[in-house]
Formats: sequence, structure tokens, C-alpha cells
Amino acid sequence: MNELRIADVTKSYGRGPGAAVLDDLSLTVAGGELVAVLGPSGCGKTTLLRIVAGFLRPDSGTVGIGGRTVAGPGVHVPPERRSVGIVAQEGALFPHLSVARNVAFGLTGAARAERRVRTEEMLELVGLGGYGDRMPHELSGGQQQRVALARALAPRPALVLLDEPFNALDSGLRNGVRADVAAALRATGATALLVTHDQQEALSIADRVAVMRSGKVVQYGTPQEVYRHPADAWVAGFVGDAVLLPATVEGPGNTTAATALGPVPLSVGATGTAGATANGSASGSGSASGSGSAAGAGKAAGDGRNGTVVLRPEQLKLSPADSTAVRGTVAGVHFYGHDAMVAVAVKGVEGTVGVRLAGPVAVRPGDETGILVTGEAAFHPEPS
Ligand SMILES: Nc1ncnc2c1ncn2[C@@H]1O[C@H](COP(=O)(O)OP(=O)(O)OP(=O)(O)O)[C@@H](O)[C@H]1O
Repeated sequence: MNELRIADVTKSYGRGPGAAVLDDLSLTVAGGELVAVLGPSGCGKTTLLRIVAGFLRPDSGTVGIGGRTVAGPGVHVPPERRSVGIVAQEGALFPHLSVARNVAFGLTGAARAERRVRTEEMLELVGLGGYGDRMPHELSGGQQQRVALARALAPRPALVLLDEPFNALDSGLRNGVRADVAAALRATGATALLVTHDQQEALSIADRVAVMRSGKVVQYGTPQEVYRHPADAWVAGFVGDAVLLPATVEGPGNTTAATALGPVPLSVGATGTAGATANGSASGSGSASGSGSAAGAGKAAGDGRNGTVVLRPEQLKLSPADSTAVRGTVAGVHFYGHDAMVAVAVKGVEGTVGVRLAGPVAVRPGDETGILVTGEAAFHPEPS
């Protein structure tokens, strides 16, 4: 299978020391896997993709595709010889060529009949069978992106690189096209690296997510691992809405933390006492584990240790104001259709606490309410 192995890659655009855009970055994508590189604008995602594609050379480190080194000391295989298919953000189809000729573009070595069969097969795969004679401008944005994927997959590349491919699509269309693209990639067994700054996109379609910050992979794990056990408070906030509470470990076995919302049970290993890593790096390649290892695993953390508890808004519930729960005041209600977020001001918490509600919202700003925590939380000790 076509594994992608990025090892110790460093790249700077030459603005002196400290200007490294990629900082000793390592990441391994197993053959047939779809990995999303998720990070904020400017963290180096596109630079990484361009190095893998061969449009840029790393300052140091190596890139291997399917066991062959394509970039490294003294090695630079040009892009067209890397067996890499690329799906760009938008507008990447040749406007003067029909859909079929766009898809067939990379099939130069094949006989004409074979090209026709492969082209139609790829268009079927992306749900556009019979569209071969259309011109790109006769397609919607989502259809154009699916043609771009068909074109990338047609020559059976070892690796497919997708650079924010759904950015230009409106939100109604985006979910459907994402799912179709992920399904098409899986159907061909292609190894794929998708770059995005959209956490929903990364979590919903990738097998694993590499969270990038300032040129480094700070966490690498399955979507659930990254969401449930974020490596640090920054990752927690970046991959979803997070409630961060100052906390002190307490209780028998250090399994609970005292917070402004009352005692919160900590997930196994969350204080480093149960020996489990919580950031999912154990199931990764080992080459891209988070530097801020989740929950302080391995660090001595015991009763009285201070840190931060990370909860998700869906772990919080409202209860009657006269219940025994911790009380707060509703500061705002934001309705999103499928759910709503209620912001609650709680004594001892900076800002407000977000509570996600799936059903009807019975509270209004100014109301007193009780607030309950359900489930377990990750704990990040303060550095000692
Ligand atoms: N050709 C270049 N010359 C100099 N600096 C560059 C060049 N290309 C990118 N940079 C800088 O490198 C950093 C990383 O850029 P890159 O495009 O890789 O980030 P990104 O994570 O893809 O961002 P975005 O999501 O906004 O596309 C940025 O600070 C950017 O300004």
C-alpha cells in the first residue's frame, strides 16, 4: 500500500532564525488512509502540501511515498514523477476542455479506448456519469470539484492531495460534496492528505486528524480521540467549542477535579495516574505525537494539583434554579436550528459557560438556572 511518510521536515522562507514555517514536522499516513491536516490560517498547511507535491523543496527532512524517497538530502523527484493527484481549492479545471477531456488529461500513456473507459468509470465514481460532454462552466461548483477529483484519481496516483477543496462551496452543498468525495476516495483505496482549517470537515470525513500549530503537528489521532482527549487547551478550543475551567485534582485515586461547576470526574489517565495516554498518539505512527501530551500523562499529578478541565458544551445540562446544582444566570441564547447554545454566567468562571441544548430552549437571558456536568473531562495540569 502507498504510505506517505514525512520525516523531520523543516522549511523557512528565509527570514532568519525563528522564521521556520515547518518546524521539524513528522507525519505518517498509512496506505489507503484519509488524513486531514487541520490548522489555523498561516500555520504552514499549504507549505506542507507543496513540499509533498514537489513544488517546494524542504530545507531538511525527507518525504517518502509508497516506500520511495521523493524529497530529501540530494533527492528531488519532480512533481510529475511523484504519482500524486491534486485537487485544488477551485477553478482548477481547464475551462476550454470538456469534462471528459479534463478527466482524461493525465491518462497520456493509455490507448484511446482505455482512456474512454477509465474516464467514464471515474465520472461514475463521483456521481457524474454521462456528464462527459459538458463544459466546466455548465457545472455547479460542487460538480466541478467532483470532476477535479475524478481527474486526480484517473491515473491511479499513489497519493491524492486535497487543498481546502470545499472552500468555495456554499454551506448547503458542502456536506454532500464532502461525503461524496470521501466515499470516492475510499472506493479507490487511495491514500489521501486533505488540508483544511475547518474542524467540522476534518472531524467528519477523515480517518485521522493531524492538528497543526505554528509549523508543528501538536496532536495526531482519530477524530474522536482529538475531540474527546485534546492534547491541550488550545487544541480543545480549536477542534470544537470547549468549556475550560480552572481545576484542582481531588478525591480518592485522583479521579475528580474541583471546579466552579462542582466536582468533575476525570477520564481514565487524565491525571497521569492510570498510565494511559489520552491524545491518541499511541495509535498513530509514533512520529507525530503531540508535544503537549494530553492530560499530562506520565507526569506526576496528584491530589491538590492545579490545572484546566476541558468539557464540551454538550456535556453540560440546565436544571431548575432551585435544584442542588451550581447556579448561574443566562447571559445569552443562540439558536442554530439543529441545536442551541446557552451562555451562562457562573460565579468563579471567566466569561460564560456554553451549554448545548438539542431540544426546545425554555430559558431567556436574565433567568437563573442550575447547571450540571455529565460524563468525564480531560485534565491538563499546569506545567510544574
Ligand atoms: N512564498 C512565500 N514566501 C514567504 N512567505 C511565505 C510564502 N508562502 C507562505 N509564506 C508564509 O508562510 C506561512 C505559512 O503559510 P501557508 O500558506 O503554508 O499557511 P496555511 O496554513 O496554508 O495558511 P492558509 O490556511 O491561510 O492558506 C505564512 O506566514 C505565510 O505568510
